[in-house]
Amino acid sequence: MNPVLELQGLSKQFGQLKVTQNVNLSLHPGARHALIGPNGAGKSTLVHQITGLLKPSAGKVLLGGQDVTGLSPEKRVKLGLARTFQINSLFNNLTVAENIGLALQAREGMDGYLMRDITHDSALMDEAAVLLESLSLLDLAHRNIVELAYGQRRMIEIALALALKPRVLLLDEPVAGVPSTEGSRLFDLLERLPAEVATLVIEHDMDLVFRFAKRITVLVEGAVLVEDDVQAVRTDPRVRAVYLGERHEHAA
Ligand SMILES: Nc1ncnc2c1ncn2[C@@H]1O[C@H](COP(=O)(O)OP(=O)(O)OP(=O)(O)O)[C@@H](O)[C@H]1O
Repeated sequence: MNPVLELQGLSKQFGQLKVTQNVNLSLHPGARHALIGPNGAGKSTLVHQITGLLKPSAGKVLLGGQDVTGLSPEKRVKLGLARTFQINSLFNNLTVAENIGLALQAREGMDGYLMRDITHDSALMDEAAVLLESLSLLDLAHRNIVELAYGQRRMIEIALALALKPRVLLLDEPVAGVPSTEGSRLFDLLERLPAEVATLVIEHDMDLVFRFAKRITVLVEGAVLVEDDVQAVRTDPRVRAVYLGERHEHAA
């Protein structure tokens, strides 16, 4: 099976500062991959190069085998790369279902229609309901965004990204700032993501990382320190030393 997202030697420098260094990463359909690393390791800079917000100094980004390194973020979205929307991209005074309907409509390239057209488009609204149900979010469908708790909004952002029918989903700190009382529902949602979508999560919360990911890439000072399955990363003394702040007992 070919990778759906491939980073080849991705490097980014700001002046003399090497922020990502020769990063290689492959995600296959259905991947559940986490990118972790201490503060300042270069995770956000790497993600910006994947989404197209930042141009790499060297290296390539391939989506479905196609070199997209020179393409705009919008073109990458059209080719199947979605990331969680920021909260301010939600329409606060519309319902959850209407927000999803708008995202579905945008995917079809029909943006520009008026809102009343969306609510009257029963096929679109049915599709929104099916998506929400698949994520166990149907109970929120008719709530206005303003009425939602913070963790619920974060879940709707993920649903919005999925409305674009991505092949690759980037989740940037999905539980950051979410109170622990709301955390378990968000964890459940992550377990209900479509099986075939390759997902890369950037997260500091190790509970989520260890529960969600099958593989983990550890980035330190912009370079990949280790990429392996969860168990191997959890017990890797180099990771414990640099990331978890523990001493590397066998260090020379
Ligand atoms: N536009 C820029 N110009 C100069 N330096 C930058 C720029 N963007 C990021 N950096 C530097 O690159 C390094 C990596 O930053 P980045 O935000 O990618 O790390 P991170 O792993 O996402 O950190 P965190 O976990 O704290 O969000 C930092 O030292 C940062 O100061």
